[in-house]
Amino acid sequence: MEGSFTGPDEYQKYFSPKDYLDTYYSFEHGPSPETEMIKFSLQFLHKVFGPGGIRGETLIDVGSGPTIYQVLAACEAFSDITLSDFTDRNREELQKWLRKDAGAFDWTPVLKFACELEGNSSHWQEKAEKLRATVKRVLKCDVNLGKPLAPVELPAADCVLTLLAMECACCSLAAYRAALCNLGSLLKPGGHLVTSITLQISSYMVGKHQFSCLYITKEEVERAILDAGFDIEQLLHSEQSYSATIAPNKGICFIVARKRSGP
Ligand SMILES: C[S@@+](CC[C@H](N)C(=O)[O-])C[C@H]1O[C@@H](n2cnc3c(N)ncnc32)[C@H](O)[C@@H]1O
Repeated sequence: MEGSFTGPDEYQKYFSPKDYLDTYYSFEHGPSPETEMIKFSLQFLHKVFGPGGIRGETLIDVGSGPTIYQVLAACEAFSDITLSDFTDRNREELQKWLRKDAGAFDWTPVLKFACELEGNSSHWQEKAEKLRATVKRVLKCDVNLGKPLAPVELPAADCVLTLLAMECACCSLAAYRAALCNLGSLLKPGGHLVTSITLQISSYMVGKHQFSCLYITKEEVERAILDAGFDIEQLLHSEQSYSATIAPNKGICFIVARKRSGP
């Protein structure tokens, strides 16, 4: 399996930000499993980073792809956010949105939904500006490296966020377990790891290209997080899934974990 797993080269060559966004983040085609999944993720993130939730100064989002939905709640709770992804095109797509380029993806429906959760649905433009001001840098990352942001080294962060990326980046359970330790190295002791992972899926489509996923169960995820030096504070296991024709997962797991201070 490892030999045929789509790795960094395939992501760099074939992962189209536009196809990914149009397939998984567009509200234009009406209600769908994909729009339900976005709403579900935003609700989870609102609970995690909303009133009474996790706060701090620095947050690093790892494997951001071309998306910004994942930091809409967090930008109210952290003052310095780093976005990061392996591919040049995904990082460029993020910069397009940050710069308000004409061709940038339109996140308006997602912004509106995130603001609705905060009880402020008319404030979506202010929210976009707040996020633009809070994202301080967009970096290259590779979760399979001991220092995932190399050559850049940031001070240890209060929170590391990674949604729907580890199962794409890790070709085996051993690689996933090692990558969690790599993410842990970005965090202060006592800092939080917030992650979501699609379960029991071996590949997903972006345009006409198929990308591999690590086929993993909830139990394997839990074990790996504990063994990587975290305590699990929240685990939400849902049957929520994408359209079977594009990403035939069997549910999804959202986890909030805390890096242990000692051994
Ligand atoms: C399914 S997308 C998820 C994007 C976004 N986080 C989201 O929630 O939609 C998977 C992302 O993992 C990134 N990726 C693949 N290999 C990686 C690696 N070794 N290190 C970091 N990111 C990687 C891809 O470039 C892609 O953006």
